[in-house]
Amino acid sequence: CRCRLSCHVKRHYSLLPGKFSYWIHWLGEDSPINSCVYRIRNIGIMAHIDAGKTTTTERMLYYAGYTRALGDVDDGDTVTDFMAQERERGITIQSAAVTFDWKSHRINLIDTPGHVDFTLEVERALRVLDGAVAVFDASAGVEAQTLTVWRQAEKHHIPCVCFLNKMDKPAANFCIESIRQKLKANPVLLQIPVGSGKNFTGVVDLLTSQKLMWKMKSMRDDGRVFEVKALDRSDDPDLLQVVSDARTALIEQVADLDDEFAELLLTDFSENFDAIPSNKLQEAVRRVTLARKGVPVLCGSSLRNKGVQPLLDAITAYLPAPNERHHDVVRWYKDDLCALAFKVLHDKQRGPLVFLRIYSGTLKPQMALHNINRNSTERMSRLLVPFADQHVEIPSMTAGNIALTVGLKQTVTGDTIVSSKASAAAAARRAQNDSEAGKRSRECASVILSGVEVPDPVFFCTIEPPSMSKQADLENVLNCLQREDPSLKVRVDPDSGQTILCGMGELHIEIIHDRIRREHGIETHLGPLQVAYRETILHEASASDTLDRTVGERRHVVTVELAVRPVDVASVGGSCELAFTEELEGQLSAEMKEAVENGVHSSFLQGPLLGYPLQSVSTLMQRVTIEPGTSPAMVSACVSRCMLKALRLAGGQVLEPVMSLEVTVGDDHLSSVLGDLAQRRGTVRDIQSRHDNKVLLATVPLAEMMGYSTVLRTLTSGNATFSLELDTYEAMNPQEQNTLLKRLSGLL
Ligand SMILES: Nc1nc2c(ncn2[C@@H]2O[C@H](COP(=O)(O)OP(=O)(O)OP(=O)(O)O)[C@@H](O)[C@H]2O)c(=O)[nH]1
Repeated sequence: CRCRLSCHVKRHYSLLPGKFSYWIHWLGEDSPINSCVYRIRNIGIMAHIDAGKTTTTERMLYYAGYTRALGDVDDGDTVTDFMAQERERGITIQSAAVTFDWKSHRINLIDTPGHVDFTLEVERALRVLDGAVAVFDASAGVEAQTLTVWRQAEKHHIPCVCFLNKMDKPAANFCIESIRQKLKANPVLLQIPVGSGKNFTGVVDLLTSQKLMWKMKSMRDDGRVFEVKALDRSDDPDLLQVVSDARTALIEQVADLDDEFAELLLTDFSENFDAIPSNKLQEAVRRVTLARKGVPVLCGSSLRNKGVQPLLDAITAYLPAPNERHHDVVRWYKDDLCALAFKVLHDKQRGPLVFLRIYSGTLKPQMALHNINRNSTERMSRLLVPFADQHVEIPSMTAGNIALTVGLKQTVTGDTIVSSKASAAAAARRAQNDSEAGKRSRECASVILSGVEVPDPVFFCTIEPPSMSKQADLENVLNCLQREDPSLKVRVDPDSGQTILCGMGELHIEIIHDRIRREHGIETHLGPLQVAYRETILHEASASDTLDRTVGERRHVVTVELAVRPVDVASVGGSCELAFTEELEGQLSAEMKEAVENGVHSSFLQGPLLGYPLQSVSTLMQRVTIEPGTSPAMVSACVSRCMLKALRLAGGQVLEPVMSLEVTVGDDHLSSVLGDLAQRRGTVRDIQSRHDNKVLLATVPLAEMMGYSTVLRTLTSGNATFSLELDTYEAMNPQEQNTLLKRLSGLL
């Protein structure tokens, strides 16, 4: 290791009385908190629900020596699923960052949730990670959520390693084809399983031709010790043949993908490809993985404690170090601090805890930090290394690491943190001086790391405190929860004054409700769950309006003429547009133009039919005449009133969210699931076979999906799983729209 380790600490298991931090012991070279950057791996684990991410993480922590006993999801005692609801439900809700060391590498690992309601958690994690492990249930192959997270990883150009878990299941199969076809990835097979189902006992490493065998002596065997032995003639001839073929295929595949390896093969090993040293093959696989030309594939069974150590080796061998990833913005900061806040948690004693990914510079406790997004400076008190729900206090942290900070009260997820306003300005200057960057982006946005895109919530409901005296407490709690979870939106209904919770799904809102009760001790009442509809218009329409009002001594007079028309969703991606005639553009002062824009945009937020946000509407401002002395607020008010007139004339259309649904169900229950779906206005797109199961792909309006998990469980005696994801917004037919309008206005 060439770089100097700035500090070494070790967690001691006795807690300081009255304080949260652990005693810190300065040690020698063996426990680096600030590893040199090329030994760091910032890794996420992603997969479909129940593929075994949490079980795999637990095994990793155990083999790395960070836990002394194996946690079990089914017993609810895992390290990473530490929230009460996670332990009870056996699912991962919040991604927990875990830091541990493996063979002198520092691994910062984020265990991410598989349920689609928490997709944003995955997105947040991916934004700050350098590599990912995709865990598959080998008996199910590529499932819906894997596809979603895979696409997310592609978006962030994240190199991946695949782990085919659950090889001990009778139906387990080596789903390489499914990875190739469904994920459109190029699997690079690095291992061959030895035995299958119950008889799965180990793997053959194709790089070294070594057999790694877990000879479990009892059910309690933790798999820490396994036998490594070169394959020889005494081995099963069928296995020898399979390994030989697979190794040749691997060498050929890697040579196709990596020119350097191909050249080496053709020059030094042209006589015998097989004699290529395993380290040369490994280096080539690494280059292929980093270039995202191929994905290494390994297999094992986390629950049965087989195959996890080679997966850890693969993480260090093939996934990139932070300095091997290109982050455009970071170079403007040189050695100054630049970090991204990617998660906020609220701790009752310590206040907000902010997870930061450090891209450049060094972070130290008590530092004043500048938040570019909020244009504010605040002081951080402590600096910690996250170890699930336990944290180790440290004196400094360098680029490439993930840190947990205490004391940042204004920072929210997605903010860029730097050392001072001056360093942000220096970075902006450097960005501007660079001619190429100048072309790309001339504003200070170029020195801000991009955060995560927050999808629009599809469900909402009212939330009420038990009494008015608790309203302020509830508002405070909701503020904290929103900082933690940007996919949760809270607003106040302007008509009723009620507080509205908007979320990504039924489970999301249920969990929020539960957390308010458990973690903050407020018993709230939730109104019925409602669907977040949208509105659009059917025809073109024009309107004009004049506002003439005297307030006190002052007379405000404004006249507005405008036109609205529906636009093709494809051309504007569903958003609304505003344009001014050329003549008007020249006439309006900047202040009055802003007033007009405010008036139009507030109308876009509340459609004329039911008050839902508008989509795919274009507005053209044709005339605005303003008498001297008229205030901008009056201009906005007149524009909004005129917009409402025009929108009403243009005929309203309600758009409903339509979800894509994937149900995996046994043959015997397929017909009842199909029958139920027909009653929910569902459209079946495809029915595929997956082993003994059928996979039903359909689209269905979200409004019909309330309580679906309970109904599906009853229909199939618990033998089905489903995932639901927003597909599009579609126009309702006139009859359904009328029924909805009547229901929502209380006439039904
Ligand atoms: N047979 C078998 N079962 C496994 C294996 N790994 C995990 N499981 C079981 O699969 C179920 C789901 O495991 P988890 O580790 O919670 O999966 P997860 O992907 O973290 O699930 P979420 O957090 O809910 O997304 C549990 O009942 C595990 O015991 C395996 O290798 N073999």
